[in-house]
Amino acid sequence: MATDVTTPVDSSERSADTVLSTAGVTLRFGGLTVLDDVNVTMRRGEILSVIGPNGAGKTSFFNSLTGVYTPQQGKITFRPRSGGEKQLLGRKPHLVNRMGLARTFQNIRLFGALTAIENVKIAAETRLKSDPVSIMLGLPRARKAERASDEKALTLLRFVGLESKLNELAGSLSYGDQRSLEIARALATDPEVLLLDEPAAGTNPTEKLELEQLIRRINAELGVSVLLIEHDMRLVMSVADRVVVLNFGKKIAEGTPSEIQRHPAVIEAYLGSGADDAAAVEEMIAELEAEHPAQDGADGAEEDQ
Ligand SMILES: Nc1ncnc2c1ncn2[C@@H]1O[C@H](COP(=O)(O)OP(=O)(O)OP(=O)(O)O)[C@@H](O)[C@H]1O
Repeated sequence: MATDVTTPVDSSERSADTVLSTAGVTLRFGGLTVLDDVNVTMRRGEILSVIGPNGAGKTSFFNSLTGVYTPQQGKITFRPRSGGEKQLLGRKPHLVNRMGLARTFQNIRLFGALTAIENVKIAAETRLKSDPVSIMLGLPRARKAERASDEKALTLLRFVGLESKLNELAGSLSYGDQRSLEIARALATDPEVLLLDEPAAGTNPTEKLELEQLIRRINAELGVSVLLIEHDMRLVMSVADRVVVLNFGKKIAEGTPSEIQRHPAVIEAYLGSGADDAAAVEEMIAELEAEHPAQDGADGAEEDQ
């Protein structure tokens, strides 16, 4: 069973064991190998970021973890707090979510014509037990469940900083607020692992800073492990405990942010990609070199070519 995210978790409860792992995950579309023998281990309680140039396979990796895609080969293992192991490969997305993984999407998917609180309540209700007949008859059990989902949605909206916008239509919120609402909605399903797909995309500098703090709080206060796909290198390097780098569907490196920042294969992948990221990485390297001159390269980072 997933933890109730509205109840803060003592950080001492968070151990360093594995919460999620992939072994040999390979995904193909026709002749195109989108993920090639990807092995990733996520420790319970960590913030792990997945980076890589455009088209590297990051979203496909998320889609494989959450049941949207079914890789042709490999294993995806989730180890819930309650013990045991669950195999995720080939499971339907709603079952993966029920097991304890929740995600947000690169393109925000909210119910624009519903209010902020209604969006979160819908997700919260998937976790609260009340049968359809009790709801139709307005029985005490259904009323209790309704109150519980109201309270949970309110707590989560407060947590993400949208308390004053409960009754605003999701579609009328600013882009940054919609991102926060999407996160609240994902948290309402009580995940042990939260997967965030480019949460900083389209946000302004203030919203980026708020997002950074929110990710830290989700991790530290709620004890939720966070898997983060992000192109914003500053955010990744500041918030992630560890970083995994994909390029052309392969994991090319894994390590702490400081190891990854100077990893030759990572720099080459970005600079060779010709994408917008390349300029950002060049700028980041120049700034880092100005801040911390001449360290000894990428030692310690694991290469996996
Ligand atoms: N459903 C699909 N059918 C065919 N090809 C796909 C499908 N989904 C993804 N791909 C291909 O897989 C490759 C990886 O795409 P993916 O979206 O996973 O990359 P990404 O690293 O998330 O990129 P970006 O940073 O631009 O979002 C791309 O070449 C893409 O065209």
